[in-house]
Amino acid sequence: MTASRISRVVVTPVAFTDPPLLNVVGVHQPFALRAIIQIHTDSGTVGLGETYADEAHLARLGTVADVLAGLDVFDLNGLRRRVVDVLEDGGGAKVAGMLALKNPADVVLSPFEVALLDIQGKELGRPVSDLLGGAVRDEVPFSAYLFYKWAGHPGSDADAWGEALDPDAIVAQATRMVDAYGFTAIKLKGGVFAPQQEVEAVKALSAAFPDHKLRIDPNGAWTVGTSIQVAKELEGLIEYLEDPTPGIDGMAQVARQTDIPLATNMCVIAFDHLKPAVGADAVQVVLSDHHYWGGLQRSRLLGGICDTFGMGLSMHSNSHLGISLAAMTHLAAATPNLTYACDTHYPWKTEDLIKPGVLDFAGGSVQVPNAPGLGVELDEDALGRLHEQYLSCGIRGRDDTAYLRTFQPDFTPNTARW
Ligand SMILES: O=C([O-])C(=O)C[C@H](O)[C@@H](O)C(=O)[O-]
Repeated sequence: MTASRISRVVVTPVAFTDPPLLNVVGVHQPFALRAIIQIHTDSGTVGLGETYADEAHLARLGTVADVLAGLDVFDLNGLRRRVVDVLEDGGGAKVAGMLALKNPADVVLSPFEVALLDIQGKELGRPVSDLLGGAVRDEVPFSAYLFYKWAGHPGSDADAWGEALDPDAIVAQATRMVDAYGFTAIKLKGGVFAPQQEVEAVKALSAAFPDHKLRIDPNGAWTVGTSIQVAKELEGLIEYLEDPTPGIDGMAQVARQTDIPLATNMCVIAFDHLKPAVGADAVQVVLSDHHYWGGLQRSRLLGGICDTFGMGLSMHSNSHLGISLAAMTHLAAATPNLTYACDTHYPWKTEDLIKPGVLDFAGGSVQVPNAPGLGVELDEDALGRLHEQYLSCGIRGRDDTAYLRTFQPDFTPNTARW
């Protein structure tokens, strides 16, 4: 069989409606940005990938897209070589924000690798999970990802989820999520209000959902001392405490004072960070994320390293669409030691660009698609619509993690370090 080769790569930035979820840096904008990758081959197959869409990243994606023609779709090492070679100068764009800590080549590689795996699966007639070693589970459990939240973006109509600014409202949000999706694990995004209020919210969740696994993630908003205090209060109530404080040193200091496993998607976000984190015993659970760990194959490598060093493995998400959910589901299905329920923002989304009928949640899990490739089909009309929305939404300069504070009439962002 002659493998097909890349003939053309199309990168399309899109914007989709994002509700006013609150986090440590402010509020989600009315729109979240993503870039959709379509790799076309000389045999007519098209592979899909999804990634961030801040302007610097789009520039790097464009740089890579321009050098992929002719590549054998099975040559993932060749893909990496081309990405590294062409990004030697940082892709001609400044690397800023959290991305400065990540490995730029891994971040840029990821959506192209996913798209090539989609093509390989389609050409071989096998789901992507088979290309990753085979699914060890038929369905992948996800967690209910709770957020403090405004009722609606100022100036817009209230959304269906309503406001959530105190423990009772957080429990109500959890109830709605669990009823609708069947989740058996619950994560609260913290770092928004004073730590004691967030502790009360976790206690209220624990009382309302005694059989659910709970987590809280303040995105490094707390000092070491506060983190240790919070850990004392939450001992026995949560399965892990995610990024209570920034940095490997701070996490190690907290870890020495608590039996609660500490998880991170902030201080271990590239392969270079693993050695110091393991050496300091700073982290007991690493949140993988194929979008910045270099795609699905390298995320499985991360899984192997975590296994070797006795660290647990979970999965991180940002606001995302169905192509990412499909990739996350195949990866989680084929990673034996990914035993925690994965994060997903998917329930918060009201628009998508894949055709419906796959990736539905039941009992808190998503069935692993068994159609060839990722098992999702692009809705070209929806892609066009969300691209138009990108062009008109006015937030194209945003980086991948910092949400601009444009809409904040009555909410003071958490700039304090507790
Ligand atoms: O730590 C995390 O889970 C994240 O960073 C995920 C998202 O960026 C989350 O904080 C958000 O959506 O506001």
